[in-house]
Amino acid sequence: MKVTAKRYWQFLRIYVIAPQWPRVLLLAVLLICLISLRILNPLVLGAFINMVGHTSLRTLMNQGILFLCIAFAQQIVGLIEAYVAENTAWIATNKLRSALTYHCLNLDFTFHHQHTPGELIERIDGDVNMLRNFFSRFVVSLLGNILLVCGVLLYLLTIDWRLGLFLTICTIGVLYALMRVRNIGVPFWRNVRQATSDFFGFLEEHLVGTEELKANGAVSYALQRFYFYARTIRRATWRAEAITTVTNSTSRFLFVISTGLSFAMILYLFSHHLIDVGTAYIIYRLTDMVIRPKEEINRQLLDFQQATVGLERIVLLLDRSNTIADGDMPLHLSTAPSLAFEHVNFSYAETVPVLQDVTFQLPAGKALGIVGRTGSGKTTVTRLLFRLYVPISGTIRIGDHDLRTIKQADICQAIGLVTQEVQLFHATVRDNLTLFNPTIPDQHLIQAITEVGLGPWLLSLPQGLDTLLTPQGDGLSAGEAQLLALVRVFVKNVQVVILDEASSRLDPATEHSLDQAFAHLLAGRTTIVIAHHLKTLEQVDFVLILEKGMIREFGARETLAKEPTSYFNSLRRTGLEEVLA
Ligand SMILES: Nc1ncnc2c1ncn2[C@@H]1O[C@H](COP(=O)(O)OP(=O)(O)OP(=O)(O)O)[C@@H](O)[C@H]1O
Repeated sequence: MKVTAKRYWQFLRIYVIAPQWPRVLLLAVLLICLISLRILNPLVLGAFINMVGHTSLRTLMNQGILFLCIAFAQQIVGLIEAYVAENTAWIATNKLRSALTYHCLNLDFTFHHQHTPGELIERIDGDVNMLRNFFSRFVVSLLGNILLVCGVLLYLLTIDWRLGLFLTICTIGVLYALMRVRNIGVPFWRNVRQATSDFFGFLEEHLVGTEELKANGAVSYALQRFYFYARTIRRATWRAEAITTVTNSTSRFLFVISTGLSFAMILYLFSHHLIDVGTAYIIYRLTDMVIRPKEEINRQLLDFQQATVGLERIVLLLDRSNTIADGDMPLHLSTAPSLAFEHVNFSYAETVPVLQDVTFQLPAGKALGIVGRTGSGKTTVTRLLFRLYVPISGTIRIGDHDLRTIKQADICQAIGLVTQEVQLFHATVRDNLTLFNPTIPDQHLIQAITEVGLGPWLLSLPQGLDTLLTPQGDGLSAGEAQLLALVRVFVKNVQVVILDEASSRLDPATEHSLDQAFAHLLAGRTTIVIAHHLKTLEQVDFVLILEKGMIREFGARETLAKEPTSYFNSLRRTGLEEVLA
């Protein structure tokens, strides 16, 4: 993908110029000062050389002090410029990082299943890092140095037109060559970025699965894969560095040739008494000053190769739109809504149907138990309700509203979900339970914690609700973590509750002690329970039995229980586990 000049400008405008224009202005002034000081310094020294023997010692000393002051000022301005440039770059890249994070968090699950978290971390951080120099110095430095080169060449033309003309031709030739080679390294650096992203994806995946890897003796296999990814990065980086070195050396070679020729010309002019020693020194320094900015332009252009790769990948990510269009209707539920699936068909991959013609209606405030073999599509039903995916055809309704028309944020606000996998965050108990919502009072939290039987656990914590938890849930059993997930739903105060194997990690005694808490949680709320025990089905109002993504049976539990030929009845007779195993 090619990033257009308009897109480069757009990024500069959004992340640097618009939000930081005073800082950018200051940076431009500092860079111009720095460039001016660089020009001034040799001029003062040249004048000093010319004065020797023709003026008083005092005037010479003043000239020397002026030279030192300029050199000192150059260092100070350089220091401030570096600070301001770094600051500008950090502010801009952090702004871009947060925009990318927000964008990724809002992308659909299909995208997240295609990209590992490690890969995304590398894209949000690593690729953005490539833009630091582009954001802070690229434009100002490039323009400043081009201006400097032009200024010096003009000045040289006034001193000696032959030398000025010669250097102008050399400079145009060198800059033309630089522009021609500036993109040669881009595909090679692109490979480095991709290899690094893959490596981070691998690393994240395997570090998260350390327990599994160790338990199954797969550590050496993981290390082999590690070496494979590390080797791929090394090879890609080696190639990119090699090509960069070749282009860099070519440019340097051109600089050396043009510098050598210029010095030969200075020697010729001086030996033929066409210039004096002071002028020869000034010309020498000015020639040097044409070379340095050209080197700086070269460095900026090489750096631009990496910025281009970073920007290409960032643009690709930002241009990836959500395949699920957000609705625009708000959803404010004061009471539990009814839920309905109308002829819903769905598949993750186009060729494999996962749900086929699923139709059922759950009245408001009632509980539905879904059963079915592994892979029959139970979890998929709940994912569609959250609109993490959208059906290929058919309609899902919450109350009277078509799910497609409702704002995603409101759907998430209206539904509470407890699954087998509980994600904890590196944050306090309070933040883990409120999910960073500061409006939920502590009293409410403590009440919910006590209700699920975690009161003694809370009392044992050294800092109560302020105690820090880790994502691994250190100090918590899997069952306790699941109870915390229940508390989250309690305090969210939702109208629809989905329990997907919510008590799978609890022992029978704890599960039994939770009956009351569950009854409280579900009272007056529309509930879907993915059931794995017959006992759970005894507590629901409706039963849905799924088989290979199709409805085998749906109806009111009491009616199905009375019907001798119903499948539900055969489940009760044979035992759910035996039939569905
Ligand atoms: N993200 C996904 N991408 C592709 N296929 C998927 C994805 N998630 C689930 N599937 C497939 O969809 C089918 C239904 O999966 P689902 O998780 O809904 O079944 P389930 O009845 O909840 O199973 P379990 O009881 O094991 O949780 C399965 O064949 C599964 O392999």
